[in-house]
Amino acid sequence: MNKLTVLVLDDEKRFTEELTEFLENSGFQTFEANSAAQGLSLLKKQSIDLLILDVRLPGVNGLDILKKVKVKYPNMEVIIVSAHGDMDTVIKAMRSGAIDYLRKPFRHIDIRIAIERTEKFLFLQRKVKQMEEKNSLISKNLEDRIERHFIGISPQIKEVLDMAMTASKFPDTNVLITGESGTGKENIARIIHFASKRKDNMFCAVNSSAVTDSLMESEFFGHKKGSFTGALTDKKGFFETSDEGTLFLDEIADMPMNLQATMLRAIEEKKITRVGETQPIATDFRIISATNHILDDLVEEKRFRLDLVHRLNTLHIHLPTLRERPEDIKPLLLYFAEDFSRKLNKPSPIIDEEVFQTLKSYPFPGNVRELKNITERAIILSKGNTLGAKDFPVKIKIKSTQPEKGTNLNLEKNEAKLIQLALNNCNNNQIAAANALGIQRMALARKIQKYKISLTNKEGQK
Ligand SMILES: Nc1ncnc2c1ncn2[C@@H]1O[C@H](COP(=O)(O)OP(=O)(O)OP(=O)(O)O)[C@@H](O)[C@H]1O
Repeated sequence: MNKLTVLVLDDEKRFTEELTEFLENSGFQTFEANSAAQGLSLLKKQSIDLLILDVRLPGVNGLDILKKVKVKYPNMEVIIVSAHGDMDTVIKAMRSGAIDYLRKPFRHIDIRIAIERTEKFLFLQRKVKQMEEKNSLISKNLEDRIERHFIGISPQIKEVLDMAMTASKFPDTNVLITGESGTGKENIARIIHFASKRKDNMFCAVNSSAVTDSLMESEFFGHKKGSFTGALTDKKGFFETSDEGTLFLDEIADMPMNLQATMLRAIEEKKITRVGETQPIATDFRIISATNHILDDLVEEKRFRLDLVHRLNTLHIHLPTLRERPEDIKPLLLYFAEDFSRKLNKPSPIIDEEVFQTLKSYPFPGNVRELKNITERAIILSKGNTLGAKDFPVKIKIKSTQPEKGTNLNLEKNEAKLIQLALNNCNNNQIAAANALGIQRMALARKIQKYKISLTNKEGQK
């Protein structure tokens, strides 16, 4: 830390001279002023860390000066000195932002101790500021990286990014993101968070279908130690963890009805009560939720509350499937190929034009996630540094040929068939089947439920 700069402002010249001399000898850089006008004009020219201010100056009240300088120079600390110190003045001085108060006459050692205390405080304050700057640089970096890495040249994707930027400018507005599995919903949620003023706080991502029913309330609302068997310590829930940040609720459609009612209240009131507590706690979160279901259909089926839908979808962003924007396949594939080659220490591949043509006519039920997975596989298995159609799974080539006349093109029916095929091939192992389909296990579980696919294998066993 540089030498501390100290200004002594007192109408007694003898006092300022004596004190500045002592402070200079103690290693500080000092300045003196004997009137308010002189002091204020010096502050304009010189950066001062600490002002030692007499509370009684001729014609002006030292407390008024204190208030004024604390507004104009908020980083400067002020020690008040006075020969007439009464309790009332001390309290007023401290309330107006003074860091210390000394009664005249004082020993030099007393002012030195007071200055050293202030110095420590200033040092810590600068450290916090440095850390804040560093933190915001890291977030900026992260933000840039995330944004740069959301690839797409189609007008639909440009519109999605535009909406995400708008959503980031309204950090208290809830956003609902819809779209098929693997279209990039979570990525968009992160982009909104990191581009908003909430970026330095938590992005708490919760998969509603992965939280078990029995623990759901405590996971979201937190609990008090001993409120149920297993509650060994006090615990914050997702709502509290997301204070001043973003709570991302993935697969919102899987939230049980009973929790939806309590969720609605928490979202409306911005207050939650931990399980086993009676006192509500205020928490300032923004909800971004995502689903690959059509919530209106679930409302009709009485599986989702209409009032909750209204709360969640103030802004709605829909992510188109990859097959609706085939022009994004090439830039995505190039990006993933480059990224995986770097990670796997392989040379950047040259990709045959025939690969793009083949993939353009493939329906990509697993969307971008599936494209990412097959690219990773191709890079791992490739021998040279050229990727051809042979490096992509055979299934894709068969699927990508033009459908024969009369082929049933109903996507849901084909998706159900494809899932059944993957399950059969993998002996009903859902992890292996999900990998083969290029989707997450939870997404597969949901689709099995949606299409009522039986998990009984050929031998009739589950
Ligand atoms: N436009 C894109 N650019 C780069 N990567 C993308 C893009 N869209 C999706 N991805 C990648 O694809 C994968 C799936 O994306 P993400 O998890 O965001 O999808 P999702 O819609 O939330 O899926 P789910 O509904 O199954 O949770 C991630 O690895 C993500 O980084």
